[in-house]
Formats: sequence, structure tokens, C-alpha cells
Amino acid sequence: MQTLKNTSQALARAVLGVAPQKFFGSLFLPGGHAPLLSRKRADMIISRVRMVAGLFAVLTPLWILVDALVFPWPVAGLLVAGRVVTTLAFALLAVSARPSGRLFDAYRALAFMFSIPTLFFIYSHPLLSHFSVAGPAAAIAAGYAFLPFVMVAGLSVFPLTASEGAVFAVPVLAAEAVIALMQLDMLNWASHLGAFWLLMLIATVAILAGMSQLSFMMSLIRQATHDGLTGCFARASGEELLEIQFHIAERSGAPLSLVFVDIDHFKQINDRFGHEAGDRVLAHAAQTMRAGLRTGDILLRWGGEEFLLILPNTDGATAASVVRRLREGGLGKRPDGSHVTASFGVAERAADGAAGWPQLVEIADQRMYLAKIGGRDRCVGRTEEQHAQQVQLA
Ligand SMILES: Nc1nc2c(ncn2[C@@H]2O[C@H](COP(=O)(O)OP(=O)(O)OP(=O)(O)O)[C@@H](O)[C@H]2O)c(=O)[nH]1
Repeated sequence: MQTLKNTSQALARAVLGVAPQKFFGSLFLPGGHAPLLSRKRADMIISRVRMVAGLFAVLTPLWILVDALVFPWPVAGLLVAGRVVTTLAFALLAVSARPSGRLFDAYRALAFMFSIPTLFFIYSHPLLSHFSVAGPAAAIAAGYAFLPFVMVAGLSVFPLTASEGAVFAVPVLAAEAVIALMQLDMLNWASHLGAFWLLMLIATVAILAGMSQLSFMMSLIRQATHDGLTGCFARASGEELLEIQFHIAERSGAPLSLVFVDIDHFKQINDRFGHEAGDRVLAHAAQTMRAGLRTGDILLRWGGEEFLLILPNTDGATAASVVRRLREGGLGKRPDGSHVTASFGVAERAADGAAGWPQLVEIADQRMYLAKIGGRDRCVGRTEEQHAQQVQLA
């Protein structure tokens, strides 16, 4: 049974290029899955929309020559007018779509892009059927009927989930169905049904291609944004996440806590047991911390043996209880069998009046330092800091 499972997994991996769980994980990826992924995906979609729109803004007017040469008047004139409008729409899209990091803008750009050829198809197809053309014009007109096939195949260019791909394919399929219904008296049922079936198959393959792009993109982003040793977010991507979370909290007025974590006497591990043993301790401590967090909490490696814990929608008191839970669970063991401990500094955006995320990090860092000088293996938050100040004054 296990062999069968392994073989089918290996087969699926060979076909899909990634583990099937990862591939199908991208099926219904919600927009807010990870703010970083959403941002990068939105920008990639918009830059591809710009590229495709720019390409068609150049290619569409070139085809005017073919229309003018092949079709009789007034069909040629009407087609040329349609192409001029189409060209202008593509050009407008190519210059106006700007990467904003927002998925909504990416969806809007995609919808605009797909609606241009769909409307041209709805406009041109009845036109060509109405004025019956013959000879080379008839051959070219028959080719124009394949425009919806090109459109659904174009879905494969974008890193989309299955549901997103389906949403963008449906209007094209609907346009094909409407056109077919309008012409039922002229052409036979079977050929329309066959064409529709083929269109659906191409849409399915294009959506699968878009999903595998998304899956590939997700693994590339993961590699680029995560620290190889600990699997936590790396500092650069972590700073981006901090900025996003800080703005979200500022806009909504929600609390946002930050915990600065620094492993105690880590240098001794390296010095006594070697760098590799130190690496193992670091990786294990990070893994233990991650396992103790809620989904939505973010752990990033700030550098060396320092970590930052971003806790959205969490006030200072709750953050302190999160730290208590982490400390109780332990951070693993040193090679000599003693417990790994750390010093923690907690800061909260509103309570500490931080003007920006760098200031919030600075406050948490200072409190972590207070925890170090207070004897290590402890947590210092706003209350403990105030208490220490009162003791100093007294
Ligand atoms: N093995 C390993 N060591 C690292 C890594 N990054 C940083 N270090 C080491 O971590 C040590 C940090 O030492 P210190 O900053 O003196 O801090 P500490 O020994 O933990 O002492 P306190 O923080 O004061 O408790 C240095 O020796 C670094 O070389 C890493 O990726 N792997």
C-alpha cells in the first residue's frame, strides 16, 4: 500500500513538477494567503498584462492590412474600425496598468484585457456571417472564428488558481455559446457542440498551465524570502512583511505586537561544539517556536541568533502570554543536554506609540537587551521596563 502511494506520488511529481500537495494547494489560494505572495503575484500578473496588451497593441493594427486587402467593402471598413478601437483599448491598458501590489488591480487589468478580444469577437463574428464572403476572405473569416480558442489558451500566461482561471474563462465560453446560439439556423448543432467541447478542453489545459506557473512561482518566492537554515522568513522579506502589517494595524487600529528573541550564550555552543552543532540548535529552536505559533503569526530571522516574532491583532498582554507559552514549551537542548534559553523583548504598536515599524523593532530590541542585562532567560515588556525604571529611580 505504501509502495503504491509512493509510486503515485512520484508519478504525480514527475507530471506536475512539484509535490502534488503543493500543486493542488494552489487550486483555491485565497487572495490574502500571504501578503507577500499576493503582492508579488499581483505585480507579476499586471506586468504580464502590460506585456500582452503592448504586443497586441502593435499586432492588431498590422492585421488591418489583411482585412483591407481580403474583405469586400463595407465588411473591410467595419472590421478596420473594430481593429482601431481594439488597438486603442490595448494601448490604453498597456500604458495605464501599473504594478500596485494589489490583487484587485491585477484582476481588473486581466478582466479588461480579456474583455477586449471578447467584445471584438462578439462584434466581428456576426458581421462576417451576415455579409457572406467567399474565396480567401471566407478562409480568413473561418480563422477568425478561432479567436476564443486563442483567448482561453492565453490564460496559461498568468499565474492563476483554478477558481481564478475559471472566472476568466467563463465570459469567453459564454461569448462562444451566445454566438453559436445566434447562428443555430446556419450551422449544425454537432459542429458547434464539438467546437465548444474543444474550447472547454483548451481552457482546462490553460488553467492547469497557469496553476503550475503559480506553484512554481510560489516555490521560487519561498526560496527567495526564507532563510535556508531555519526556514523562517529572511530579514529582507521580513522587513517587507513588517511594513505591511504595520500599515494594516495602523489603518484598522488593531494591536500589533513584536517580540525580539535572542538566544542566550549562543557563542559558547559554537566555541565548544562547533558551528554545525550551533546550526542544528538554531534550526531546532526556530522550528519549535514556529510550531508554537498561530497561523498568521510570523517568525523571521533578524540575523545570527536573533529572531523577530510578528504578532498581528495581539496586544502586549497576549504577546507576553505567547512568550510564556514558548518558554514553557522550551527551545530545545544544547549539545551538552542543557536547555536552550533566550531573552525576549516585547513591544506593541499603540501602547508604545511607535511611529513606524523600525521604531517598534528598536523598542523590542531595547527590552530584549534589558532582559539580557537582567540575567537572560526572561521576557521584558512595557510593564517590566516601567518597573525597572521605578526601581532605578527609588
Ligand atoms: N552556528 C551558527 N552560529 C551563528 C550563526 N549566525 C551567528 N552565529 C554566531 O552566534 C554568536 C552570537 O554571539 P553573541 O552575539 O556574542 O551572543 P551570545 O553568545 O548568544 O550571548 P548573549 O546574546 O549575550 O547571550 C556568534 O558567535 C556568531 O558567530 C549561524 O547561522 N550559525
